[in-house]
Amino acid sequence: MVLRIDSLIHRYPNGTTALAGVSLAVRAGERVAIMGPNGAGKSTLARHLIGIARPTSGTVEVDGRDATGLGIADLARSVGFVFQNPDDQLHAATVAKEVGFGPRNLGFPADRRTALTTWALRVTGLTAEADSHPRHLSFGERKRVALASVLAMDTPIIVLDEPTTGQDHRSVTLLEELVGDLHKKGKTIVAITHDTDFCAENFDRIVVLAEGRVRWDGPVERWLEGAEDPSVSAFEQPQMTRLGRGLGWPAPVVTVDSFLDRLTDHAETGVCPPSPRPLNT
Ligand SMILES: Nc1ncnc2c1ncn2[C@@H]1O[C@H](COP(=O)(O)OP(=O)(O)OP(=O)(O)O)[C@@H](O)[C@H]1O
Repeated sequence: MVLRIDSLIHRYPNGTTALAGVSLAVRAGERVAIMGPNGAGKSTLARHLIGIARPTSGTVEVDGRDATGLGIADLARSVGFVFQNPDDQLHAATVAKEVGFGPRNLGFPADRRTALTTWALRVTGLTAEADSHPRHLSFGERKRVALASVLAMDTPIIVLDEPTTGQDHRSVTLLEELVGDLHKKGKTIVAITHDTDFCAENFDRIVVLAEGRVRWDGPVERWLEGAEDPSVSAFEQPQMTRLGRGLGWPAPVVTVDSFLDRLTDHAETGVCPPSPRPLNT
């Protein structure tokens, strides 16, 4: 297991219990989306992975090491964290310096630093902005700079906090391709997201947190089967799932590809899908 969280409780100094006993294990190479309503404890959980929050009780193991005994700099070798707000992360005078900071800080040799920085700028579509000041870029572009600066650190685990917020369609497509490429490279990707379409298309597993506890954990399709379960009904379902349900299909479809496969199956077998439900029901 690349992440192993056991009975994690986190209580803030003001007495708020943000995590009330979370246990979670993530295998290397998994793509896990963490969902949950506002205040569920998602960010607090993620902060434990990079050492900026420490357990009140329970354990957090990252990349085979007890995270509670490790400093932030040490954990940064294992986990790259892309903050929801890029302005919490960016500090350098140019995009290239920002992206090059992490690999330099980790002590990578010059040729590896250059290769990682060039790659990270390219895959985030920022090569042309290498000499720009991050402050002169749009919010969506600054978010991509923050992502590039984490990619350049080449960590085995990447945590993305609300990666699609404020991103246009082209940037979301780029992000989706990147998640696929990183997965092929064997990276573990954890995303905190409210975006069920992004989650359905790009993640294998969904963990739903509510009130500091894990309410659901498993494959996205299985989660959507329980349409009446409060852990599902609290979220807008993926577009393809809503469309399939509107057409009266009994089992949920999740992705565009699975929707098209289902249509093709109907066409080949000659079995018509059930009639669409009237729109006003
Ligand atoms: N620094 C803090 N001090 C006190 N309470 C906090 C602090 N940070 C978060 N909390 C509280 O802890 C609980 C969990 O917050 P957290 O930010 O982890 O939730 P979240 O699921 O990430 O929410 P959101 O989707 O709104 O970002 C909330 O009740 C929140 O008000």
